[in-house]
Amino acid sequence: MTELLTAAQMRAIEQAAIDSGEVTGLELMERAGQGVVEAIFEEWPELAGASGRGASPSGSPEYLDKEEVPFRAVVLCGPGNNGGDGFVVARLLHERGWAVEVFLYGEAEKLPPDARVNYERWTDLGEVNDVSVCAMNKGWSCDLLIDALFGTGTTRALPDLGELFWNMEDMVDCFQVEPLHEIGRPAIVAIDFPSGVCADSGRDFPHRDEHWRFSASAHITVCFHQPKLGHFIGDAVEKCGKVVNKDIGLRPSHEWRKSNWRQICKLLQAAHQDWLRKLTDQNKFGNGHSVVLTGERGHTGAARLAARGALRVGAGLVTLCVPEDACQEVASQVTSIMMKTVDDAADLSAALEDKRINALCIGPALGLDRAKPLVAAALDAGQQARPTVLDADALSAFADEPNALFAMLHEKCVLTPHGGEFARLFPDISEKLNAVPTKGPAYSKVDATREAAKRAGCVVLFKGADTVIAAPDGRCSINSAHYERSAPWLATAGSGDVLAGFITGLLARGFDPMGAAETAAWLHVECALKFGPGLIAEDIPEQLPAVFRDLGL
Ligand SMILES: NC(=O)C1=CN([C@@H]2O[C@H](COP(=O)(O)OP(=O)(O)OC[C@H]3O[C@@H](n4cnc5c(N)ncnc54)[C@H](OP(=O)(O)O)[C@@H]3O)[C@@H](O)[C@H]2O)[C@@H](O)CC1
Ligand SMILES: [K+]
Repeated sequence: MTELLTAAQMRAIEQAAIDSGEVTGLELMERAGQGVVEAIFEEWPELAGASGRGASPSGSPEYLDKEEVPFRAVVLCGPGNNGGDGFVVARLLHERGWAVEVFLYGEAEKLPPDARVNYERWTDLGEVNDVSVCAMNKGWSCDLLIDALFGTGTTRALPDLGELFWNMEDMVDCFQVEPLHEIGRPAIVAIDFPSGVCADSGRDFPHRDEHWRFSASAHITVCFHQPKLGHFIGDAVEKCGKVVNKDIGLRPSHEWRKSNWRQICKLLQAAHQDWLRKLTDQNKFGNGHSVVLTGERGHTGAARLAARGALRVGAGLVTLCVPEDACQEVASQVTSIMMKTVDDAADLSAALEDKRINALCIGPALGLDRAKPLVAAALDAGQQARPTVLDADALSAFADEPNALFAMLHEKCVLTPHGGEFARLFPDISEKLNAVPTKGPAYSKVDATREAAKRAGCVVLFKGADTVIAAPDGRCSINSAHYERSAPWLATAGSGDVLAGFITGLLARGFDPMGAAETAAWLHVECALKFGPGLIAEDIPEQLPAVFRDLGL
C-alpha cells in the first residue's frame, strides 16, 4: 500500500534523515537527479545512447541525411531545490554526451545552499541564461525538456510563466498522437511536479490572465521517495502525464510513522484480499444478510443494481424492501434476490427486528419525500447500530437540516456522496473546496473528506475519478481512476448504485466500514477496467467473478 505524503511530511522525513547524519541534502539532490535521468531512459530507451540524430523540426528528409548530432536537452531551473535537481540532471546528461542548455527563473545568488552548489557545478560545464531569454521555438525542437522550475514549494500563482505552460500543454498533446522525434518536439519531464501545481492538493493557482495556463504539463513526472497527495487529486492528474516514483534512499523512522499514521493518506492499490476470501465452511448466513430499500413503482432500478452488487460481492443473502405498488415490477426482474414489502418507516422497523440482517443500503432512487422517515427508522437508536450505507436521496433529503442526519449517524455508517450531494450536506466545506485557491497548501478533496467524516462521525466516501475515503479518526485513502487505472466509462448512470451495493455486501460479510468502502471502491474500478468501453451499470457486478479470479480468490 503506497502512502501519499504532503510536502510538509516529505520535508520532515528528509530533515529527520539529514539530522540523523545518514545522508546530506546534497546527496539527496544528487540521487534525485540520478532518479530523473534513470526514469527518462526507462521511459524512452531510444534516448539512452550517447548521441542521436537530433530532433528534426520539420521531419524533412534532407535533415535526416545529416551527420548524427548529440541529443539536445533544455533544462528549466527554478529558484528552489527543484531547480537544484535540474542542475544535477543537466550535469548528468552533459556527462553522457548530450548538448544541454540551462535556463534559470530567479537569481543565482538567492538559490538555497544545495541548489547553489549544483548551480556552480553546472557553470563549470556550461552557461545559464535567464528563462526569459529562452527562445521557445528553439526549446521545442530539442529532444528533451526538463521542468525543474517548481516542485513541492509552489505556494502561489506563476503568471509570467503562463505562456510557457500553454506551449508545454500543446506539446504534450502533440506527442500523444505522434511518436517522439517524428514531430521534432521534445519529451517533457517534470521533476517532482509539473510546475505551478500545489503538492498537497493537486490544484493550481489561477490568476487574472486566464488566456494562459496556470501550471505546466508533462509526459512523465518523476517524484522521490513516495508520491505526494497532489499527484492523485485535483488538476494535477491532467498534468503529470504519468507518475514515476524513484527511491532516493530515504527511510522514514519508525517513530515518525508511528506518530503520524493518522495524517497519512493511502493510495489504494489492492483489495483487502484476505478478508475477501470466503471461508469454505460458511453457510449463507455466515456471509451476512444485506437489505436494500427500493423507491416506488418506476423507481426501483437503482436499488436493484445495488442489490445485485451486494450479492455478487459475496453477501450470503440479499433482500430488497419494496413498496407494495412496486412489488410486481421488482418480482419480474429478480431471481436470487429476495423481496419484502416495506411501505413505510413502521414496516422497515418491523423488518429490521430480524437481527440476522447485518447490513443496510438506503437511498438509491428512494424518493426525497419518503427518505427522511425511512432513514430515521433505519438509524433508530433503539435498534442495534447496524452497518448502513447512505447514498443518493438518503443524503439529499437532509439538505435543509444536515445536522438532523448527523445526529442519527453512528460509527458503522458509510456516506457515499458525489460532489452535488456532498455540497448539500456539507455546504461550508464544499465552498472551501470550490473557492479559487490563492496560496498553498490549497484546501484539497482529502482535507474536505476528512473534515466531513469528522463532522458526520462516520466514514465518508466522496465519489469521483479521484474517490477519497475518510474515517472520523483521520484515516484516509484515495482510490484513483487515473493514469493506468483510468476508466472514464465508469461515469455512467447507476454506477454509484452498484458501488453502494458493493459496500453493503462487504459490510454484511463483516468488513469494517473503512475497509468495506475502500475495497468496494477499488473493486468498482477493477470491474470497469475489466469490461472496458461500452460499460453500463448492469455490467459492473458481472465482472466481479473475473476480478476475483484474477485476485486468486
Ligand atoms: N524534500 C526532499 O526530501 C527533497 C527535495 N528535493 C527537491 O526539492 C524540491 C522542493 O524544494 P523547495 O522546498 O526549495 O521548493 P521549490 O519547489 O523548489 O520552490 C521553492 C522556491 O520557489 C519560490 N516560489 C514558490 N512559489 C512561487 C511563485 N509563485 N513565484 C515565485 N517564486 C515562488 C519560493 O519562494 P518563497 O515562497 O520562499 O518566496 C522558493 O524560493 C522538491 O520538489 C524536489 O524537487 C530533492 O532535491 C530531493 C530531496
Ligand atoms: K517541476
